[in-house]
Amino acid sequence: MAAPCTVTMEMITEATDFVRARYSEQPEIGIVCGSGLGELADSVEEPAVRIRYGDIPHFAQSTVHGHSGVLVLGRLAGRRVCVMQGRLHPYEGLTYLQCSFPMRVMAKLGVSVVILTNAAGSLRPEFQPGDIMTIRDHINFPGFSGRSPLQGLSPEVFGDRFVPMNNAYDKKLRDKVAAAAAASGVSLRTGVYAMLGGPHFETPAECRMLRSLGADVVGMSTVHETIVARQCKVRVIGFSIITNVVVTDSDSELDQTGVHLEVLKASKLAANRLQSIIAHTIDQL
Ligand SMILES: O=P(O)(O)O[C@@H]1C[C@H](O)[C@@H](CO)O1
Ligand SMILES: Nc1nc2[nH]cnc2c(=O)[nH]1
Repeated sequence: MAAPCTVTMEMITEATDFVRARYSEQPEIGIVCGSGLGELADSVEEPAVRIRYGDIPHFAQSTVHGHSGVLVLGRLAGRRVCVMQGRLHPYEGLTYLQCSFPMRVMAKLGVSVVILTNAAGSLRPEFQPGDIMTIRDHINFPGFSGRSPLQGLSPEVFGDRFVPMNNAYDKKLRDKVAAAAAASGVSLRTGVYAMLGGPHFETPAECRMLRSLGADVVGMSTVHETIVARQCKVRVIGFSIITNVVVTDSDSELDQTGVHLEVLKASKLAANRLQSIIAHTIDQL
């Protein structure tokens, strides 16, 4: 099927109705599982409904190892949640509109807070694999070249065209996350996430540049979801799992061919701690 070149409210309604027909309760909180973090969805309590993205009208199916592509609805820490077990990335050949379509459906289902998680490379030597970071802010590199998940959408139908991006990662929610981490005894970093298009990793020169521009970690996702969530007035919490430390030496001959497998392994190691922070956070929302 050819990629749709736009998103309409009818498409969102069709997808939302499809999900509602299988899960009649209204989810309050959305969760997007990043690379290797899909098991967060396995802790959704009964009665959990699982729907393959490919079965939902207008959803693209995820194609990345470590992203199963299943929407899971049920309860987590006593609250009704809608969990994306795996996300959609622009580098899969999908448009920004397709990648952020599930976020619009979550908003229409009634989600008011979304927890976005991702795997990211560390640009700071002190941020080590296995560390968990709350996203304080982001740098949207694809946005600098004129790409936005809001492009071409009519403001009459979708709401604000000029969506503010200050406080995109809600400060009050970040404070709750910090308290939740303290309550669960998990240490937490905080920092700035830079999104690049991928799927190739960064050169050492690019990593040095990103660091000098104020980014703490680098990844290939999340930002388009945040932008759409904010247009839909959904509040955002962002977590990066540090899965690798980037190479900054242009003379390094380190073999990085297996990095994605390293990424999946490191994410899985942090999944239980992240789950504990998320459960404590949800409890306070
Ligand atoms: O979906 P996320 O951002 O967690 O996935 C990251 C970026 C690439 O998809 C992949 C690289 O290993 O992990
Ligand atoms: N772009 C990018 N994405 C990642 N995801 C996990 N690690 C990395 C990384 O080093 N760079």
